[in-house]
Amino acid sequence: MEQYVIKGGNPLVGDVVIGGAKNAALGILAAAIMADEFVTVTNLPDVKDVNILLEAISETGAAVVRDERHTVRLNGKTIGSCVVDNSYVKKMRASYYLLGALLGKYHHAEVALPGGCNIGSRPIDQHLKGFRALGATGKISNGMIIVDAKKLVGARIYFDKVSVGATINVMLAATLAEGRTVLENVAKEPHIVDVANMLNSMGANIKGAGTDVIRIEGVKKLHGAEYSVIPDQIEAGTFMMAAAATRGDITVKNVIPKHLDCLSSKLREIGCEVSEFDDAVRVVCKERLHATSVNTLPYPGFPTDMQPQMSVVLALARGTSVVTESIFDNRFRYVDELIRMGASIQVESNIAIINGIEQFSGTSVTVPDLRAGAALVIAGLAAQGVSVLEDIVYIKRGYEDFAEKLTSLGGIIEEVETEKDIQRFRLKNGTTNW
Ligand SMILES: CC(=O)N[C@H]1[C@@H](OP(=O)(O)OP(=O)(O)OC[C@H]2O[C@@H](n3ccc(=O)[nH]c3=O)[C@H](O)[C@@H]2O)O[C@H](CO)[C@@H](O)[C@@H]1O
Ligand SMILES: C=C(OP(=O)(O)O)C(=O)O
Repeated sequence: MEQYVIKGGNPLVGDVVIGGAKNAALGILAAAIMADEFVTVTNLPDVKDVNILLEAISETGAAVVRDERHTVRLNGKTIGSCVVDNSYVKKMRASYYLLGALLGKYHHAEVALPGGCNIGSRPIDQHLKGFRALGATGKISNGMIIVDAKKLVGARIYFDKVSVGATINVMLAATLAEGRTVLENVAKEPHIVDVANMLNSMGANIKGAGTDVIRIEGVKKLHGAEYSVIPDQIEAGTFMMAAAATRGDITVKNVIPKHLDCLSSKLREIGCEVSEFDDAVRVVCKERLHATSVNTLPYPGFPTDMQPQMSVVLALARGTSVVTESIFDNRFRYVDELIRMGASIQVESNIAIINGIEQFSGTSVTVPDLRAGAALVIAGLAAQGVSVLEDIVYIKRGYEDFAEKLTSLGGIIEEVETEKDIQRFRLKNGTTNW
């Protein structure tokens, strides 16, 4: 079983280059197969979710050519099947973007019910509501989501809930529908804008992405394009929090600082120095930080995908912080693990009351999901002594070369498989305590 073993206590210092955004890339890859010509996607992160989606795309018969680690060429001309059902796809969330893409192009799709991080109930009613409004039928049968339409006709759709997934999925389908679609109460995350820009580069006519209302004039077909995925806001934010938690000094490069505004201002608020450059952000933390309150909200609010990492920072700050999780109903599963490292946190429903402690102490913990895993890595790097993280496979869903990047910043972290490897790490790093 893959594990991380970490010796904490070193401030992380240096530069780190951020990759393409996983959650944008997933929508973009689905969009790419809507053309019958080659589409080249660059700045693609080499992470598990992306690789699984590419496998699923190959299953449809689409051409998938991975020229380089971060570039893929896709061609939807050879698609022969609109059924996507493999065991991997069921473990990820964004496989459901193939519903919108295939429904838009072929008026039919069958995709296994998605999985993704276990962070609460994750219904897909808004996706189905949108598809139905465009004229499709939608049902769930034997673990598959099946959508079907004679034709798709543009419609006015008001989402009952702000949903990243539903916004992207319905936007994909509406791109090739007849006439005008107006999507209201949509998500505004940077990856929504990126998927819309990508579709427009393929000949779509989408306006308003990044605002509350998206207007789509359906087009008959899409064409080939070359598109570079935006930098990953969450990967960047994770390294910003790593600087704060370890009292380090990290320059996070290849980012869009605007996308990080709410993280930068929260970090300033608790005592970090944050400087912004054209495509970089530097976070310096010289002393113990102080408490604050955080409430997760849709963009431009504080991202739920940064809540665990921020909570780790606050668990070491002076005073009592209040963290409210407003997007998902079960996103504090990492708290028990953090308490094993010495944190003082009480969770009541969707609120965590965090009493900051001076330092974590290393121990063995289990990763419950992707961002919680990143947060526990940060905790391990800030802790005194050695931590062992189990189930790091979740972390690999969304972080490329995570251990290598942290090592380049002075972190002591290794990926290991056996107890023997852990003993070797402990000998090498002169650690005997847990
Ligand atoms: C692959 C991907 O991009 N995942 C991201 C995406 O997930 P995902 O797209 O699943 O998240 P949504 O924005 O759809 O979910 C937001 C809220 O809406 C609810 N909801 C959603 C759809 C629906 O049909 N009905 C409904 O009630 C969800 O249960 C949740 O409470 O956005 C989340 C919120 O920023 C992030 O945490 C995830 O990292
Ligand atoms: C929750 C996440 O992913 P998913 O929606 O795929 O589970 C995430 O990226 O933090």
